[in-house]
Amino acid sequence: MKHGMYIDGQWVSAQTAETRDIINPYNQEIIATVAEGNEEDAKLAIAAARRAFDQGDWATTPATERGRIVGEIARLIERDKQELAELESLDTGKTVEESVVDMDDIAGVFRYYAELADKDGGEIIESPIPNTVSKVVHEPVGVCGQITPWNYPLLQASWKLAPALVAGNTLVIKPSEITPLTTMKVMELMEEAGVPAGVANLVLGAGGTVGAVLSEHDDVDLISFTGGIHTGKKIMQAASGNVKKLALELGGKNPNVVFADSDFELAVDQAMNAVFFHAGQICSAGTRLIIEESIHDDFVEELVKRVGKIKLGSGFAEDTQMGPLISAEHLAKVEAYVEAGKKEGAYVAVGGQRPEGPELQKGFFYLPTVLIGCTTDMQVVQEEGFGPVITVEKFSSEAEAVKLANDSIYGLAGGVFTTDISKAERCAAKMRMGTVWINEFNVYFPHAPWGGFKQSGIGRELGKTGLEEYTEQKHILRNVDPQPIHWFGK
Ligand SMILES: NC(=O)c1ccc[n+]([C@@H]2O[C@H](COP(=O)([O-])OP(=O)(O)OC[C@H]3O[C@@H](n4cnc5c(N)ncnc54)[C@H](O)[C@@H]3O)[C@@H](O)[C@H]2O)c1
Ligand SMILES: C[N+](C)(C)CC=O
Repeated sequence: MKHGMYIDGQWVSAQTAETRDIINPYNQEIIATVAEGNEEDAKLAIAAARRAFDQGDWATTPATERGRIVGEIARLIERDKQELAELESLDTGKTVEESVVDMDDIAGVFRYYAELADKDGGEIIESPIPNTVSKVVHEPVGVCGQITPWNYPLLQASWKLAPALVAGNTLVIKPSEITPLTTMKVMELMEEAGVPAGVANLVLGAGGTVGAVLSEHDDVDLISFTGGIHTGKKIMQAASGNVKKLALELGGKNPNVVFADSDFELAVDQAMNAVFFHAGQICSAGTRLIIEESIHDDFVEELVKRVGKIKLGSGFAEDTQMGPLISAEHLAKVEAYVEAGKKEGAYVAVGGQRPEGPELQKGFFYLPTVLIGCTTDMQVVQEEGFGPVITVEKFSSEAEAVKLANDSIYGLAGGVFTTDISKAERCAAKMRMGTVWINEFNVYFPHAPWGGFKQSGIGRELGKTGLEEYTEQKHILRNVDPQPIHWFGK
């Protein structure tokens, strides 16, 4: 595998020749040493993408051909699925089983957009002006900057790469500096699939340097960012310099509302699925469990029993159910978050510390945790902890459940569990989130849009909207019988 950046069709080292070690969060071993770019590398990549857009022919290549190439990327991802999944698990610590599911999703995203590529021939609209023909077409935006996080490195990249390419844009992608490996590998596959030089560029390095240049540079027409709310706000400011188009996929503090009439077994099982995949490092994790008072104690008792049995370990071991957190820094953050919750009055029903056992001491592990006695005013209920931690609140009426669910600056996703479908639909209609699951949690697929209400973001990825984000609409009006009107005389 190549260890450099991919700029203008060439694999290159950083201008400074600097490198960065990539660490396995399970045992802190170095798994790769990759180029560490800086502002100059970012500018070179932007210049390559600008030239490819302005002087190359990707934007005018027939959409069918762009779709064919993107479909070929999907095929290559399927071919190398196991290698990619193992690389993702080495880099993030998540189980290989989860990474394989991610790779299937990723191939599905490239295939979905490949098939959508040539389905938009524009639209003729009825013109009110006599003797005119009016049409609306979609054109590429131009040079796209794409910045992705460490939790779902390739999945989040695929949501940006595939629509940008089929729409005829050129791009510069910057993966998280701590998990770049699968994005690097997919650039190799994109080269193999026939994406022309300069169309897709990869630059590696820190957010404050490389990411900041992508966000503020005048030659970047659109910035698409997935990551934390504080970084999102900085990017929004930086993007204002040349009024870039902006897409932000930010964090969440997602409620999971469980009514007393829900299927108990389903709701307990899904309350765990909602949070503990990838050690809770999921934007849409259902970390705010909101339970109807009458079943609260029984529900918590069963939940705590099961959470205490979750098996931690290497993502490569078949019996592992949960891997480590991403870094020592993030582990310390999750620990501090739980300690702050305890000080506010939350009670640790299970977990609440690092695990014991020699196998887990080299990794960044934290026990799956349930905090009970939580109320909506607590920091631990309002802040995104991004770890394997559930906070539990109680409610006693439908109106209160919805009020608690909406009591957040975020609005990414939420769930409601009940066997009363009318009640479920009423709640779903009132929950202020981009996605609401009924008797389900954490399901997403390429055909449905994904994104946040409130401070969870701006715009949508996936679905037809996820493609439109990478286009500009243009109205073209043609007069079929043009005549002088002599408004200003002859
Ligand atoms: N809404 C979604 O779909 C979604 C999906 C995945 C993750 N997330 C969110 O991502 C966050 C976790 O990811 P993270 O810790 O990598 O986020 P982060 O904001 O720290 O970093 C994300 C990316 O931004 C870059 N970056 C950092 N500072 C920058 C700056 N000043 N300018 C430009 N780029 C900069 C980083 O290098 C990285 O590539 C969580 O909040 C999670 O909820 C959201
Ligand atoms: C959007 N999703 C759920 C794939 C990853 C969020 O972190």
